[in-house]
Amino acid sequence: MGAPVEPESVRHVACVGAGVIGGGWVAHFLARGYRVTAWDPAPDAEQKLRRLVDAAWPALTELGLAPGASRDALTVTSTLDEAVAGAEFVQESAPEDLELKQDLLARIDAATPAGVVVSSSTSGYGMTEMQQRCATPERLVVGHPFNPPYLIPLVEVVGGERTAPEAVRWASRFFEVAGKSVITMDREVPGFIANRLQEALWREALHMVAEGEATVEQIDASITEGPGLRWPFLGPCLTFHLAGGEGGMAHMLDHFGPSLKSPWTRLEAPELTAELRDRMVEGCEETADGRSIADLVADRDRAVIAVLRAVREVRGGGA
Ligand SMILES: NC(=O)C1=CN([C@@H]2O[C@H](COP(=O)(O)OP(=O)(O)OC[C@H]3O[C@@H](n4cnc5c(N)ncnc54)[C@H](O)[C@@H]3O)[C@@H](O)[C@H]2O)C=CC1
Ligand SMILES: C[N+](C)(C)CC(=O)CC(=O)[O-]
Repeated sequence: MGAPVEPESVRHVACVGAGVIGGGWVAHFLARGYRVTAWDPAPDAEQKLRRLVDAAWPALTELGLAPGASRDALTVTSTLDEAVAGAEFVQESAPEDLELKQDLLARIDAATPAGVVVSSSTSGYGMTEMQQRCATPERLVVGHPFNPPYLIPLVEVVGGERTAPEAVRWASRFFEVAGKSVITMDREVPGFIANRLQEALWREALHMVAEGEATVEQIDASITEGPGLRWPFLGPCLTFHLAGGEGGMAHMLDHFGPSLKSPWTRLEAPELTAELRDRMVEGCEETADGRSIADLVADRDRAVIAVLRAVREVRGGGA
């Protein structure tokens, strides 16, 4: 890998793919004071992107913009080459399609100097499979964000078999400098960490809907009114450490471990039939209760900001 600029010196970031996640990254980097170039082949991409950034800006302003941060620092280009020209970091957020990502990463790789770290937002592919067509695969990493990237701090960073360890270190440091909370993984794991956990929950949600055991509304309320309230402060492990009372995790496992064998061994993938798909879609529409996607995004952003403030206050970091 060539010599990248120091993560602290990055001023210009390129975002390739500007949908839900690419657009969220653009909003985040703009709010952090970077100059951002973005490219997306969809004919209406620029309008959609600017709408997304405008919708996110009030939340970002409330959280505090970096000095000099401005929406005017965004340039939407008409070619990939223009977008990555001069960029000191590239974040790819194209659709979750392996062929497409292999081809696109190879094009980004060919269009950028070897010292520029290129990160993919993939939510599940390993970098080893995605970097196969790249001439300089050593600077490619996964930087897996969470929706919306402009509010949810976590990024999971991991390389592939042909990624240089210094590219993983560089990307982790860069994301920290750019205001993210980073988990650096030293090996590729399917689903990384958070999606591996979310997938287990999601699989069971679909099972229950398919079997008519619970409605979409009940599933969502079971988390928002229940365990979800503990998770901003305690992860699932410390949550259950407390479930063991004074005996902590040791008592919890000795007490509940044997009874967990059955749920752990009966869980399988549900079949995503057309009927299940329709039931999920209808259930979400019912649960949304007339609120549009834009209404839900605004409600979510307000709620996430309140939760972030509460977490910082409890942890002593100030609001
Ligand atoms: N939606 C989510 O909650 C999350 C998604 N991700 C990952 O982010 C990536 C993007 O997903 P979304 O933003 O949800 O999808 P999306 O469908 O909202 O956006 C994808 C964008 O890529 C553009 N695109 C299509 N072909 C392209 C190409 N060849 N080169 C560049 N751009 C192209 C599309 O026009 C579209 O604007 C995926 O890898 C996904 O797994 C990661 C975390 C969360
Ligand atoms: C739906 N998703 C699997 C693409 C979600 C993610 O990857 C992370 C998130 O935002 O929860």
